[in-house]
Amino acid sequence: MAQITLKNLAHSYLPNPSQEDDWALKEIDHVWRDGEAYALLGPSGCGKSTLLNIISGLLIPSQGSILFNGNDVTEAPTAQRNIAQVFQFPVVYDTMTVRENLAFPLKNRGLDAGIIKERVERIGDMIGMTDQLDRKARGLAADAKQKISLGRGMVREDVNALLFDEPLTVIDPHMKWQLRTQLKELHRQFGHTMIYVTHDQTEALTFADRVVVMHDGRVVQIGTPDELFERPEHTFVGYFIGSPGMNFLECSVEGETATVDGNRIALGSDYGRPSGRIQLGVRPEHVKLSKGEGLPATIDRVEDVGRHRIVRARVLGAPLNIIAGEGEAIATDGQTVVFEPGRVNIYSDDWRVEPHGSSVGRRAA
Ligand SMILES: Nc1ncnc2c1ncn2[C@@H]1O[C@H](COP(=O)(O)OP(=O)(O)OP(=O)(O)O)[C@@H](O)[C@H]1O
Repeated sequence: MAQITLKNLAHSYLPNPSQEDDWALKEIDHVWRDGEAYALLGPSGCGKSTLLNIISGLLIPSQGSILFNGNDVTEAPTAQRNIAQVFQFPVVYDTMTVRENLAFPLKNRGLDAGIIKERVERIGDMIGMTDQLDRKARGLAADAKQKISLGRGMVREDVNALLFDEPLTVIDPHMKWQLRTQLKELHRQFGHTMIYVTHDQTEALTFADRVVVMHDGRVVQIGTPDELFERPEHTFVGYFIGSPGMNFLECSVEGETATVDGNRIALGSDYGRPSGRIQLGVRPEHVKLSKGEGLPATIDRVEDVGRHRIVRARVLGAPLNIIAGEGEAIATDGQTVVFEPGRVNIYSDDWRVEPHGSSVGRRAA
């Protein structure tokens, strides 16, 4: 297992990048801790594959270096990096049995037959294919083949890192949950450094110890699922994580009070006088329906999603989502909303402002 260091790393696919937009991966300086499970999360085109390909050795970065346990591997080919990779679509040998496919990376390294048998059967059990170990891979459905790919990725204990690139795309929804749980279990048992690329927040938040959120070629936050939810460092994280995402209102801030269109909102912390374009961010879960207290709200519609309701409203001309419990009354007239003071975040030019006297949260890159 390895600690992976990214040093002033950046990449452009252009020969002479001259402006910020020319960089598919903007500069990142970060240490990925040995033995942690990370998810690289972001929408299509944000630079996830570019970063993963630099780590795996498929791409040499235009700037900076990459170190495995302190050794510079920036120019080293994939084969020399001792990593296991699982891709979006299955890569299996059709003429081999499931057992032979799983054993392949171990045989290649000349491991003892007894160890191979034991390890293959354990992984076969984890991917739910014990009964199919001795059948040929040919003819198996795509999701079964992808389970073999996952198993083959996980079969070696001595890899520096395990890299997964959207590995559950072809897997059935109910099996996805099961495999994610098994991956997590495997991580608990063996403590591999794992990097899992996905654009699906549920996948990222359930799999990873830490989620690396990317937006427009930049790492905007690296944090635990709880940190991403409670203290998004960038408005993009607030918007991207959560369902629905964070609400934002343009405002001005002085000390512990935000003002929106002349309406004062208590923030619960002292923010001084931040400059730039100021926004207040509040999660739908932290907006409370009230009658008379707080800001006036117009209800557009209510969506019942089972465990709770999503109230689509307008507050001071801006759209605002509220999560309301099953029993909560929603007024058609005179409805107001209150923001839980300690759960509000303030943003200046899209970056979170740290309240005075607090030491939590920091920019990731
Ligand atoms: N080989 C390439 N040549 C030129 N530009 C590229 C190349 N590969 C990626 N890009 C560009 O770099 C940016 C980042 O792409 P990248 O594939 O890393 O994003 P991604 O987050 O992995 O997206 P997806 O989930 O769609 O794969 C995009 O603007 C993309 O068009």
